[in-house]
Amino acid sequence: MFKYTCLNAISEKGTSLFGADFEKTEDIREADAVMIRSASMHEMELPPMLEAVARAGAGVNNIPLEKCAEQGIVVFNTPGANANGVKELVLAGLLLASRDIIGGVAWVQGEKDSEDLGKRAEKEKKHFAGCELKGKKLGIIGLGAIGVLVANAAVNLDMEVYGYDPYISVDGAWKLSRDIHHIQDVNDIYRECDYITIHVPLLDSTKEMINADALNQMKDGVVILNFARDLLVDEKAMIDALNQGKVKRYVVDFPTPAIAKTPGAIVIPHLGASTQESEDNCARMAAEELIDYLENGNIRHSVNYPDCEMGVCQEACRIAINHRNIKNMIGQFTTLFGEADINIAKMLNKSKGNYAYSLFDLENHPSEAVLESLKKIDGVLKVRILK
Ligand SMILES: NC(=O)c1ccc[n+]([C@@H]2O[C@H](COP(=O)([O-])OP(=O)(O)OC[C@H]3O[C@@H](n4cnc5c(N)ncnc54)[C@H](O)[C@@H]3O)[C@@H](O)[C@H]2O)c1
Ligand SMILES: O=C(O)[C@H](O)COP(=O)(O)O
Repeated sequence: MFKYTCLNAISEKGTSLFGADFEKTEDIREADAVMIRSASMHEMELPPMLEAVARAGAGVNNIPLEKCAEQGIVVFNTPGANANGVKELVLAGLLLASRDIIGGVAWVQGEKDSEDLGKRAEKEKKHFAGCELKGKKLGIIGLGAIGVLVANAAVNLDMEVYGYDPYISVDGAWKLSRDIHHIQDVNDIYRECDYITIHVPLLDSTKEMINADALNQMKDGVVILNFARDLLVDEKAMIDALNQGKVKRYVVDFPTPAIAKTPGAIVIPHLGASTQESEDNCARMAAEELIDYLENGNIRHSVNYPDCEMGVCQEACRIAINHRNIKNMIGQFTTLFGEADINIAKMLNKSKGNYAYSLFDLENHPSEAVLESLKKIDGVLKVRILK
């Protein structure tokens, strides 16, 4: 029996996939697995029996990835599962920044009791006029699951699209429309574009990438959209740029009191992935990842351990070992099995950065003593016996 806990509300489309071998608990201390959206785990103590965390979403900056890896806790996310939801809100953001829809709607509400509302609207509408997206230059920083969808949709809106992503995946490159200009220097995006949208993860290397230097290079009256993370933008520099009119509109999905008070900012309460479809997709993918990891030891879509899949075990048992990516680990594991007269039917070892993962399908069950010896090997972080 496995136990899981949810640190945020998770769609039932995902939690209903947990079968009879799974039970929900409200107490993280007895959970084998955690499902989470944006709640922060940074200040949390990680219980020793926790095996896995699944982020039903893309961004994992709310989870201490290294600390989890050190405890042999595999962290998953759900790549692409909410990308369409975000893309659609980015398109709404482009339109809200270009036409004063928000101002116009607010004016109508303020005048809703006027008998001659229709006539007055015809006179006042000039105050809410805007511009069209067609022919404007859109720069996209980050061409992953969301950036590619936004890029292709913007081409279909007849925008001239410039894309920058030095680490684009082969899959991402295949999906990208050939009409997108491939930009090699992000400064070209800053200098050339009328609209700039960022779709990169929050990392040490991307923190405050939109800072005063970047803003100074941009065209006067540029529109910036941030549906990725607040800390990608230096908020003080952005507020100055909005106050000076350098930035016409800043559409941001991450509210703070300072930005919400600044004229020109269009601030949304983190709604990018808040659609029924995205919530269902993320929950389903997250649950499937956890079930396959807990039952079979397979890792798919991990952000702190290597992906490593060996299907369902057909032998006596499977041993899953989370360990450091250092020399001679496999040698020590196989020697132990050999000395215990256990034949290995199948094995797989993969590494990612400082961490590695090994799966062994064994023809006989190892004794408790063998399992204890495995755990004592220097560099081993977790050992599980499955089936
Ligand atoms: N507003 C929301 O509700 C919402 C929803 C989903 C994701 N997000 C945020 O959006 C981010 C992107 O999501 P995604 O699903 O497209 O992720 P993704 O991993 O598919 O794509 C990220 C892309 O950024 C690129 N990248 C990394 N560093 C870069 C850099 N310095 N310059 C240019 N490109 C760089 C990567 O190569 C990758 O292609 C997430 O990390 C998350 O923070 C927000
Ligand atoms: O990174 C993500 O997937 C988004 O920011 C969505 O976050 P949420 O699941 O809390 O809506």
